[in-house]
Amino acid sequence: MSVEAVNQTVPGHQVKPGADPVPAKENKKDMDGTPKLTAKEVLEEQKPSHRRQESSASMLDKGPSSVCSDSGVLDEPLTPQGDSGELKDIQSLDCNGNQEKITSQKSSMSESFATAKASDGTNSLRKTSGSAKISDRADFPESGKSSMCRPSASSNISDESSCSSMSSSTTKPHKGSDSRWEAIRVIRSRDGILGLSHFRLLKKLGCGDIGSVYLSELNGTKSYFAMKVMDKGSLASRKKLLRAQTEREILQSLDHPFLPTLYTHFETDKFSCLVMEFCPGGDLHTLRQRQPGKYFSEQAAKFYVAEVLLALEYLHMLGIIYRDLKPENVLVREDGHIMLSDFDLSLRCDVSPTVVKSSNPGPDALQRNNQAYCVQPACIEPSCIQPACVAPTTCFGPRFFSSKSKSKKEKKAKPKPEIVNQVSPLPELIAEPTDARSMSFVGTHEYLAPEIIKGEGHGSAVDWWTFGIFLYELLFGKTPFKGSGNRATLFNVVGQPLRFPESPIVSFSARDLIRGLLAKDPQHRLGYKRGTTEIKQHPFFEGVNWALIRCASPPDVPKPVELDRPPKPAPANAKAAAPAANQKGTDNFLEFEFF
Ligand SMILES: Nc1ncnc2c1ncn2[C@@H]1O[C@H](COP(=O)(O)OP(=O)(O)OP(=O)(O)O)[C@@H](O)[C@H]1O
Repeated sequence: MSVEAVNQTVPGHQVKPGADPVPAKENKKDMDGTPKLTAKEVLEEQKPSHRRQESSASMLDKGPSSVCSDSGVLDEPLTPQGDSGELKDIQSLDCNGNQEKITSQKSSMSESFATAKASDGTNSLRKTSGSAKISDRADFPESGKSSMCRPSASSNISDESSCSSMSSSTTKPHKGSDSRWEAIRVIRSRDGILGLSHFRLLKKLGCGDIGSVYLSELNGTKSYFAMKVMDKGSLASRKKLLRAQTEREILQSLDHPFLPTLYTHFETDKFSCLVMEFCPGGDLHTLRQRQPGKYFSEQAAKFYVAEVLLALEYLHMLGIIYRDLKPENVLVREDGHIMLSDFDLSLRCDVSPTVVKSSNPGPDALQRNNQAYCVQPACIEPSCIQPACVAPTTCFGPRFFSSKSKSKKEKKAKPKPEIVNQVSPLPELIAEPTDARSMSFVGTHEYLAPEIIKGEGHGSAVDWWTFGIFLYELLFGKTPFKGSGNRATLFNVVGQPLRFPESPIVSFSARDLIRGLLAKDPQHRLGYKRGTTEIKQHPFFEGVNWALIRCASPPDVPKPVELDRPPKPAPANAKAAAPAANQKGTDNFLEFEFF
């Protein structure tokens, strides 16, 4: 299928929602005002993808608008006759092509922010915003192109030099009952190898910076996968081979319920293909947009962030700093549980998980181990979040330390030593890669940690910062430091204090957790020293059964998708109604009508 063929058969290649402004194509709008481009136009312009629906203003200070291509629905499933014959088809459908993630090199950015003081945001802004370097940097011009959908940024500086190599594992002990393994094994034993020709590409699910992802069926098996197809030539010319390799190696090493399963990987002359688990529920960004008020209830947010926390804990144990947490990268599985995706910006480093057991617990240990936190009115006072509590430490002390809630008589009745004896310290697993250091500029503007922006070098604490922004966005429907453009956002991150909107009303424990995570100084950030262990003990997570959360009922279970329905010819007018690949309207699965 050629580009022209795609243009003919996929009508109204819709710009993904939130693509404003689209100066070059403003005149092309659908009835609902959605700008439209043909796939050919998109391919010609080679603009990056985006998924932000709510952005009404450009997230860029300058640079071309961002578009993604088509509806993603393939009229006829692509059934490769052979790898070489398939290449042209995939290439012409690939909306990514030579797209760039917005990128930046570290030096100028850090120089610009070296003059900015986190404690004095307004002044810093004034001081630096006029500098030529800042304006050079703010658009992250690795390619001179920028995307508007909170794309991830990265520098070309390799993190890999100081990092350990990761052994790849081909067995996933926890996925033994998954029939897709067996389907792959059968084909392999029959044909010897597994390649592109064994798959039918049904639908484009989306495109990222280094490749496009297709819903695919392993021919005749009714086993469905998400296949990420990366053009090796394009990766090489854009110096992204290392990133693709990093992602592949990380995926190969994972075996966790909230992380992707990589079933197989193969190469053709032109393409590198990753065959992963397909998540039919879309991403959390899209799901959030569908919530009343565009934010999640606290219960739902708690569920999602708890699962993400477990995924991050596992990654940190493996010495992987994720660095690109955002709702767009959290996919929803068939059963409503989450899958953290997209590892091309991750940093690998050495880690030595350690079990820490204190024989003589001091007050710190008691505080950590005692789950009976004080949530008495005394601690819910607004004064509690004033200066003393702006520090990342939680306002919640164990009940043991709360004298206000007890009468003098009670206090006398329970002398301190007795209480100390009641609290036996549990061993704690500390799996935080605390020594990791990177100077790269990677992430997504609204999610970038201050230390990355300032170019001070960063470690695993950046994941706790992004975790705080993530929780904030799920609860409030927006990120805390978003400015009118990328540059303003970066300055807000560094210099503006954290503020909470008056509505929706969010519990004190949630806000306290966010405050702890969004400490600008990484050393004061919750999770800095003891990682997940520290965060899990926060009262916000009280009642979460960490070990069994994978069995808990998710807040939202996607409607079942009938993937094995044979393709049926779509009437011309019906095709025009097919939603865009990433648009995911109220009923995602209408799209599958068109297979
Ligand atoms: N396993 C999957 N199941 C369903 N959809 C997926 C899956 N993996 C990716 N996608 C979809 O494909 C899109 C592209 O994914 P990909 O990981 O290539 O890029 P991305 O998330 O946009 O990241 P980036 O540009 O930061 O690398 C995603 O936005 C997502 O909607």
